[in-house]
Amino acid sequence: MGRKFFVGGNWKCNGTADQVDKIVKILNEGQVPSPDVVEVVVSPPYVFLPVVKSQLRPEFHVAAQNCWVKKGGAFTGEVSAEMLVNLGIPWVILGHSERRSLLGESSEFVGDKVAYALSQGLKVIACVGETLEQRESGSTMDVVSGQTKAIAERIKDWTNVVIAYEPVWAIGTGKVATPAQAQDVHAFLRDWLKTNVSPEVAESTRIIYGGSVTAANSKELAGQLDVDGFLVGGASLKPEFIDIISSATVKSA
Ligand SMILES: O=C(CO)COP(=O)(O)O
Repeated sequence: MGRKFFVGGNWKCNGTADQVDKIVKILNEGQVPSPDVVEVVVSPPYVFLPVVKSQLRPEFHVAAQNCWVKKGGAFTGEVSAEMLVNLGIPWVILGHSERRSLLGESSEFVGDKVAYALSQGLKVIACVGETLEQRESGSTMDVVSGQTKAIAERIKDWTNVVIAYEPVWAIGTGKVATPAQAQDVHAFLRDWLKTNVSPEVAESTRIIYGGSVTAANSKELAGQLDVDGFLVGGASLKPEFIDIISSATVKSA
C-alpha cells in the first residue's frame, strides 16, 4: 500500500467566528477527490476546534496547533493532549517553526511533546525545517536530521506520525521551495529514516511539504516522488485550498 496523500491546513492564529463559518462552508461544498486518495486535516485555533469539528464534512478531520508536553495540571494557558483526546480531536501539529523560533521550543522539547501526544493516542504532524541562514551555510540536512533525530530517539511507533518539511524561509514569504529543493530534502529525510529507524518506516511515513504552497504550485510539487502532501498556511484560509487538495490526483494518475 502506498502512502496516502495528506493535505493539512494550518490556520495559525487567524479567524473570527464569522470567518470560520465561511471557511467551513467552502470546505464542505468543495469538490475533492475521495478519502481513499487524500486525507484532509484542518487546524483551526483551539477555541474554534469544537465548532469546526462539529460542522466539518465527516471525511475531513481536525488538528490542534500545539499541546502541552505532558499530563495537564498547573500549567496556565496550556492545553493538554488528554483534553484533545477527550474532545475527539484526532491530530495535533507539533514543532512548527513559529513555535520553535518565537516561543523557544527546542528540538528536545518538541521530541518530548511528540512522544507524549502519541502515547495519549493523538496523531502528530511533526514539523522540521531550516532557516535561510542555515540553508545558505549548507547545513539544511544537518538541521532537519537533528530535528528528526530528537523525535526518533523518543518514539518507537511511527504509524501515527506525518513529517512536515517546512523551510522557514518559505513560510509566509511567497518564496516556495522549488520542486527539486523539496524533493532533495524529502528524499534525504526518507533515507535518514531508512538508516536510522527502519526501511519499513521510511517507506510508509508520509513526508509533506509546507511553505508558500498555493494552487499555482501544488501540482508540480505533488509530482515529486517523495512529496506525500502539504501543510498549507495562508492558502488554507482561501477557496484555493480545495484545488490544493485536488492536486492529490497527480499521484493517483
Ligand atoms: O507554516 C506553514 C504551514 O504550517 C506554511 O505557511 P504558508 O503556507 O502561509 O507559507
